[in-house]
Amino acid sequence: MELIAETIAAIRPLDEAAMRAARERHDRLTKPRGSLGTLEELGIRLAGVAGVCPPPLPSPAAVAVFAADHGVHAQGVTPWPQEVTGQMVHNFLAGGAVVNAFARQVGAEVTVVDVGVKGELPEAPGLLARKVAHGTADMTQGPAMTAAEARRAVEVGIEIARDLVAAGHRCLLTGDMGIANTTASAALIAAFTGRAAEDVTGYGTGIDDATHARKIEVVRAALARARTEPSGEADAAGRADPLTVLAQVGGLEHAAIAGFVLGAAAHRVPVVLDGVIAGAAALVAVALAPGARDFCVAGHRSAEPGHAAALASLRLRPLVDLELRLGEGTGALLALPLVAGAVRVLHEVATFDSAGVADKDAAATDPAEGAATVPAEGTAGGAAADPADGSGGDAARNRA
Ligand SMILES: Cc1cc2ncn([C@H]3O[C@H](COP(=O)(O)O)[C@@H](O)[C@H]3O)c2cc1C
Ligand SMILES: O=C(O)c1cccnc1
Repeated sequence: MELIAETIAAIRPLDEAAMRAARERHDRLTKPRGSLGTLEELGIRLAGVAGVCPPPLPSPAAVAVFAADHGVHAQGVTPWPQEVTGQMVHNFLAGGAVVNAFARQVGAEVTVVDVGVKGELPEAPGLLARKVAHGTADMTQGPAMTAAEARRAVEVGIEIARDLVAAGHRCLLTGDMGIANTTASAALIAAFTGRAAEDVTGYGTGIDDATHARKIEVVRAALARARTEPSGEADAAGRADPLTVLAQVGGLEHAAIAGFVLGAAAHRVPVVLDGVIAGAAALVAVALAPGARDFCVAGHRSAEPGHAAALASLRLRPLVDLELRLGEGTGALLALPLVAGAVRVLHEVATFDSAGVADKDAAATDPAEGAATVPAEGTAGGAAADPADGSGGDAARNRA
């Protein structure tokens, strides 16, 4: 079987027994039940990811920064020259970018992957040269990628995830670098969520209102053009093949990140998503393999409006919301200590029994719902059925 199909086939549901054990353990720890809010659901879901309770700490962690260029840059969607993509790759390798500073702060390793930077990058220690093409073509004029390029870039992401897990990493984080990639992200998000271009197209790294209006028109034009193309093998519901949509309006780094998410899920390692680029890529991954969603942790919500739309569609609640609009993996890295905290609680916090702390009345009542007695298990549901690790305020989580 070829790699993409094999990877999708290897993605299995969350382990219900491990999640049940984590839920029960949470209820015995020396804290009021539910007091860690959505971090409890996250810890439970990570037990389901690993298939064991407590799940492993997300350490060592690695952020993979996938870099690529975009033909749509020619449409004037950003004031930054395209060369900045390759220049930032060198900055990453020299340790001088924000992603490097944040990675040092949280003890994560930075891996830099050239999946589609335009032009030749000089060889440099640490650079993984996996160039599939010299950037994409302008998506307003024709497909951004050929089907073969899109598939190959997805495979690159799968291979990087596999290699990082084989090297011992227990948590993967997504990163990106590609001038103009918020335009391709908006197009992907519109295509996968059905939202209008103006609702999902933002200011990227920072543009004036006239450029923003043009960017919306560019996204609209690309989507209209893509609709006139054959949509690949549609599924039973008539939805276009995700890889075809990806090739039409996506980027090589989106493709690689989609593969990275699939690879992490297949290896049962959590993947912390960064911003709007990762959100767009995760939509591709989840359209290919719905079960991949449960292995994703939304690190943060960026300032890009399309990111909120992507997260809503993925039913993922972001851990951090700091109005970041940078990418590179920065938001995912800032969230890593929260992921670690969610897991560490399950390892280290004493139980009422072991610490000799008196539990309150065993007949728990739910203040939110009056006097209903809520059984300890089976209330929070599987994470798959749960709207994210707590995006909804379901009463089960608030049980007393
Ligand atoms: C110096 C610099 C460093 C960056 N690091 C990440 N991005 C981010 O900005 C780009 C997307 O924004 P847009 O679609 O508006 O071009 C991507 O490269 C993304 O990683 C950067 C952008 C710049 C200019
Ligand atoms: O959401 C992001 O990650 C983002 C936003 C603007 C520019 N680059 C990335």
